[in-house]
Amino acid sequence: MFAASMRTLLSPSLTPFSLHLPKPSLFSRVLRISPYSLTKPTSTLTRFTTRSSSSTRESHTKPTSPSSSFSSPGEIHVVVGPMFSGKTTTLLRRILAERELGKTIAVIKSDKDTRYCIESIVSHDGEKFPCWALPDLSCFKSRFGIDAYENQLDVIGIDEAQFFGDLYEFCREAADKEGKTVIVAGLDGDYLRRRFGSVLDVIPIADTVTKLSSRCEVCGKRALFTLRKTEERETEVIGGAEVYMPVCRNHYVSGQGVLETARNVLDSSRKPHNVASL
Ligand SMILES: Nc1ncnc2c1ncn2[C@@H]1O[C@H](COP(=O)(O)OP(=O)(O)O)[C@@H](O)[C@H]1O
Ligand SMILES: Cc1cn([C@H]2C[C@H](O)[C@@H](COP(=O)(O)O)O2)c(=O)[nH]c1=O
Ligand SMILES: [Zn+2]
Repeated sequence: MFAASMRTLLSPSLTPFSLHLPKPSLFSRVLRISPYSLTKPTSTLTRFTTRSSSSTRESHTKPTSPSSSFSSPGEIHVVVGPMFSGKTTTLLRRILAERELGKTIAVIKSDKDTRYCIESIVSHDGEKFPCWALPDLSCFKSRFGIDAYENQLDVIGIDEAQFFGDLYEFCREAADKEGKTVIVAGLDGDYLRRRFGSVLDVIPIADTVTKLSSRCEVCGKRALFTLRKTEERETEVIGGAEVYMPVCRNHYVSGQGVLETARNVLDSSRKPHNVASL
């Protein structure tokens, strides 16, 4: 009966609140100010590293390569928020801005994220960019090529940063010692609003921190949290809108209460009856 691995607890018929509100137009502010078309065909890009060919903007490029001289210090920028808040979109926009300035860029995501295409980061709106899908960040340098990493690479984007256990060490080394600009996008909290992975650990060493919000799927207000609609209790469950929804504080509290009760009911109905206690 409970065989389905990802059973949705919060279906329209069960929900304590209506899920039938029209989906608000989200992040229009973020998307409208974008100076780029994020639909730029990725076929014009090499898979892993890209540098803008715009010679007029080369003058904005760092005068020396990042590792040949550390006269140019590195930077760390952190973008957090709940699911559907525009983290990937923002990462893409910032990465493309760096490329337009003539920087050489590379994007990494966790190979745990098997949604969509494994070799691209993909936003919930379908915008794509080629990336390295890696099990951890420590293997990036050797996979990329030590020489290319040290002498050519300026900017590193990291998506789904909550899945990288070695995030702090990687960012610190890249910015402090190797002069890289690192842009980190990830969930600050999991579905229970607990810190997720090492994302928050990077804040003390970051230049900037941006917390994005989404729109509550129930009432349309600002959403800061991610509600999981299914019965799973593990911290890591890969999924999109079929599993998660962005919600405001009120609807997180009411929704999470109902969902936790439903999870408990499911758990207890699965336990074998303890005859001794009857
Ligand atoms: N509940 C939702 N279900 C599906 N897509 C959504 C939902 N809410 C917002 N979106 C879309 O997701 C886009 C943001 O996607 P993305 O940048 O991938 O966010 P994040 O990386 O923070 O999850 C928004 O511009 C919006 O169009
Ligand atoms: C809240 C929460 C999320 N996840 C997973 C679900 C998705 O695969 C990613 C987040 O993707 P997005 O780019 O931010 O939309 O993380 C999880 O494993 N556990 C959670 O609690
Ligand atoms: Zn709400």
